[in-house]
Amino acid sequence: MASSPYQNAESESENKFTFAIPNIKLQPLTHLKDYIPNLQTHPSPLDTNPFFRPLSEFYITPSDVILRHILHDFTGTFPTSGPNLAYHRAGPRKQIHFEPGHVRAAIVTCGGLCPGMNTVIKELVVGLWELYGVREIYGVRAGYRGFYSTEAVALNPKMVHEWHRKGGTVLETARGGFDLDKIVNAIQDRGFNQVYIIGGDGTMRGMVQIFNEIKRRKLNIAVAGIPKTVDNDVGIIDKSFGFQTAVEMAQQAINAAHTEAESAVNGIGLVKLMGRSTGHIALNATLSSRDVDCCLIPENDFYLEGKGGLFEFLDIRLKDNGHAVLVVAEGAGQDIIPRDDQSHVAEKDESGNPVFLDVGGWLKSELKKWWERDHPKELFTVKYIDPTYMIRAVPANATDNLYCTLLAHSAIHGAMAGYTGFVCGPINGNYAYIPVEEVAKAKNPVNTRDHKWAWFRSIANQPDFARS
Ligand SMILES: Nc1ncnc2c1ncn2[C@@H]1O[C@H](COP(=O)(O)OP(=O)(O)OP(=O)(O)O)[C@@H](O)[C@H]1O
Ligand SMILES: O=P(O)(O)OC[C@H]1O[C@](O)(CO)[C@@H](O)[C@@H]1O
Ligand SMILES: [Mg+2]
Repeated sequence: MASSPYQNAESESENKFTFAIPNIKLQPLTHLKDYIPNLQTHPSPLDTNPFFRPLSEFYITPSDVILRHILHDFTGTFPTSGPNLAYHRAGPRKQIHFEPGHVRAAIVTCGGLCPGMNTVIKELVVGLWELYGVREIYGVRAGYRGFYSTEAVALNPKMVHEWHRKGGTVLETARGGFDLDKIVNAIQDRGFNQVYIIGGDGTMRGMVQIFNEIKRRKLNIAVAGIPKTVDNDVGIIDKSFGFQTAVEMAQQAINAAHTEAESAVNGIGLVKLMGRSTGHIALNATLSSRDVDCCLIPENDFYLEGKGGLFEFLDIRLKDNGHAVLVVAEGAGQDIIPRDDQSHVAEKDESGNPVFLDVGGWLKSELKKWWERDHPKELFTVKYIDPTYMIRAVPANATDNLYCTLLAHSAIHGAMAGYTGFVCGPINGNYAYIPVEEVAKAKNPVNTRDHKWAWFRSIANQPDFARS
């Protein structure tokens, strides 16, 4: 008989596995029974659902895990730092914790918009209703503050039927308004026992506090996070929903910039794309378009004047091609844009995120000044396109819509089973439950040392802006 890679495979708790495979560390997954003793379990209603008729392998067991790193070097030199992390696999469990008739679920959306938010909400409602027979599902309006400042709206499959076709979030979203006591008191007072939180890195930091406070009060409430960020700046997961849709939308702006630039004498098409601290949208849109000559991202500092600078590069491009297309992520160049007296101290939004100076507007004016100074007799045009909200305020494309459904189902299965304090998301293509503390800390910068960035630079011949 083949020996199992796991010991204690019949153990009650998902966290007690001792891995016989060396150098793998299983990340914890909190269950409500970890802090509330003697909780009941119930057979999953999927057992008797005529559409599912699950076979035994249908259900996920505590020994099903997903490895964080799939790249290995047989000599043992890669991955280099520490053990390989394993996460519990998302999906339906044979025994669940919540009786569907006793569930009161709340769904909230926080932070900026992202294509697919409405699909996640819709699929949470439909999934809870159809898969598990839950009938009390509520939408919390306008982000975290909505828990304590407005009445939640009762939702059902009929109401949300068309929501996946709409951009934005029908529940409304907001920044700021995080008041831990008020939020947890409201969750308790309104009798919610499952809370689904859809949001980005800031939202996940708030969720950590909510989860810890619920645990401290020993409440029978499951908290599940669904990562949302158009910037793709949440770490660990493969990528965030809506990101691909945004990259696709950005192509329209780049195409327009290219046409404008090509149709002018010494034309520059300049496109500013979202990306607070990461340049994923800018880089992916650039790579897919193939019409971009230069891509500026927050992870790679740049400068304008002198040898190896942006102006020198564009000078050569305009001489060679007669036009150039420049894509810039909104978080790029913030250190080199001069601040006037009023904006000396960086402005913050309601959540405490820095509000950026307009790198696109600044670049446009600097480009014009440079050309007038160095080539005063020659024609020159900069066409600046800022499609900021157009790339995120759209419905999700087909791939993202499917992704949103799988995320929603993963969250439902986890919460119904009694797990809490987790965020669900794909790791190497498989859906996992990741501790929210880990997600709240994880960043996802563009790796400027990898193949993708080098590939782009080799096509565009863009300088690395490293001053020699
Ligand atoms: N450290 C924190 N602790 C508690 N709450 C926080 C924290 N950081 C942010 N929040 C709250 O989380 C919510 C969303 O945060 P934020 O506006 O930063 O958006 P986000 O979730 O990062 O999404 P995105 O970046 O995609 O717009 C806000 O209500 C904010 O007050
Ligand atoms: O103007 P808002 O809605 O506050 O959001 C703008 C920010 O939100 C994001 O779309 C997501 O964080 C960023 O790319 C952008 O800087
Ligand atoms: Mg954020």
